[in-house]
Amino acid sequence: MACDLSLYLASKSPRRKDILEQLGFHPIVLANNDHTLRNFQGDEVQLPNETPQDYVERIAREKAVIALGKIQAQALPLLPVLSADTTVIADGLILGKPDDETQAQDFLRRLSGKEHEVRTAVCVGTDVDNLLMRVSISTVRFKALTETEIRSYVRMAEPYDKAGGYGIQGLAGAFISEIHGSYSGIMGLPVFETCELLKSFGLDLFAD
Ligand SMILES: Cc1cn([C@H]2C[C@H](O)[C@@H](COP(=O)(O)OP(=O)(O)OP(=O)(O)O)O2)c(=O)[nH]c1=O
Repeated sequence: MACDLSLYLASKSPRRKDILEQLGFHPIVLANNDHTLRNFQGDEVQLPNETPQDYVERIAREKAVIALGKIQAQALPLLPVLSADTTVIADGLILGKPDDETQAQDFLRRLSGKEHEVRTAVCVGTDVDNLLMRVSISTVRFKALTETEIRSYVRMAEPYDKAGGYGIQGLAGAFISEIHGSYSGIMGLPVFETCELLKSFGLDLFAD
């Protein structure tokens, strides 16, 4: 008998919901209209001496912990919670979501003509003491961008809700000559790691 593929998704990212639904899972989004989760997003700041790996794991875990608290407070039915955090790392620096056009342009100049790294941590659990984590690491190579391409790209809505200020699944795909790793991980939710984690909590896409 096929298992129930429902889970809570502690994320406002439409990409994460789409990927889960395309796979056949039934994500119940917790972040919508939730001020705690919204406010929390604003506090994504790297701690002194924190490595990008530690950072991405900490943020993904904190998102899951907040969601689990909400589930408990509202006595919602018990289902696994999934959270994730995607971080772009260029020249050892974490590039978050650009605040404005100037910063979006700066990010693209930094990425232009070089390789950078994208790390996505996925965290799944039913309890704060029962959280599992996997991190997908990819490298992305950008072609050398012209100033016209940079200015034209940042005039679009695409960069502003995305780590590093670009979306591989959108027009920025035209700037990317090569990737190593996970396309879905760069987009915000690595399919392989996600399925492995959800399977550990009984959500098996290939169950009889
Ligand atoms: C690099 C890259 C990132 N992104 C997105 C994925 C994530 O949604 C976003 C990184 O920000 P995150 O903080 O990981 O996620 P989020 O703020 O969108 O959602 P939440 O915190 O509620 O889970 O950047 C793309 O869509 N395409 C890309 O190529």
